[in-house]
Amino acid sequence: MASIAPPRIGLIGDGGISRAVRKALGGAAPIVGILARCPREGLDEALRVETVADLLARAPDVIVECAGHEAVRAYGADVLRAGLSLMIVSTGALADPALAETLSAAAEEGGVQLVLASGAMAGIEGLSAARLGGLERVRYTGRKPALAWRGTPAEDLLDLAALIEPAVFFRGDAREAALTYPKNSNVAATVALAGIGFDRTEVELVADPTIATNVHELSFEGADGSFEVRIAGAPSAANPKTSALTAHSIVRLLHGMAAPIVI
Ligand SMILES: NC(=O)C1=CN([C@@H]2O[C@H](COP(=O)(O)OP(=O)(O)OC[C@H]3O[C@@H](n4cnc5c(N)ncnc54)[C@H](OP(=O)(O)O)[C@@H]3O)[C@@H](O)[C@H]2O)C=CC1
Ligand SMILES: O=C([O-])CC(=O)C(=O)O
Repeated sequence: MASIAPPRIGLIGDGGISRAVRKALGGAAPIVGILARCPREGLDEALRVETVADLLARAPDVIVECAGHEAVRAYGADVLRAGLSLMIVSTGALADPALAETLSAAAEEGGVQLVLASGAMAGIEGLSAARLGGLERVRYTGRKPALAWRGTPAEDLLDLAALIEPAVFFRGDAREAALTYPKNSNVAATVALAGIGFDRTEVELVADPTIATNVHELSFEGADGSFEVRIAGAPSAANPKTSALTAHSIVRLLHGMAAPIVI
């Protein structure tokens, strides 16, 4: 009986998400190359490439970005123009309208799609379906343990180590959130892209010393009803700023490329 061959995968980045993707795939689909800028402990040099051209030369069927906004900017259009589908987790990169336009044009030129993973959030499919009915309001709150905000501009606003209760340090739209907190507001961007856009999506970011998980709260209302989604995502072992679900959202998409039934 004929079956669909698993996709040959090219990865961009060798950090926490990339490694968790490889672990969860467990050999179910071949990884043909990994773009990483320098040799890295635990990364097979035979798999490592340093340029996007070298990654494309390994003839993948799909390329997956797990590296950050700058990687989407640096490599995204080249991948798409070459006729390869690109899955990204760093969706906040699209908060830059010029980059979003370039990537969209590159995808059309290459005859392929830029696929945005649902990442650390649940309910994105409901939001994007409800958009068709008409949405009036979309709100998102990203709540992480206080110290997960270290290394971000939140450090200039709060004494993170001294917090004893939750502190809202950002209120604004999803565009500003995504551009100011590029490693922590991709969910805000994904919500914006699935719903009513970067400028109308209301975002709050909270440093919360009372929690040990990454809590994402989404509420939206419109013609199809009113919806509330709250998840407490386990942090990934490799990078506590990132929820474990993010890598699995990519693996779900990759499995879907070869599964006889897709959900
Ligand atoms: N959609 C979502 O829900 C989420 C999205 N994300 C996105 O995923 C990204 C990665 O997260 P995570 O894996 O936890 O982060 P890590 O810091 O663990 O890993 C990032 C890796 O990407 C590499 N990298 C960065 N820039 C480039 C580049 N230009 N070319 C090649 N490699 C590069 C880094 O390499 P080096 O050591 O050389 O810097 C590092 O190995 C985040 O920055 C964020 O944008 C994260 C969480 C949730
Ligand atoms: O992993 C998470 O919990 C969310 C995150 O970092 C992001 O939205 O960029």
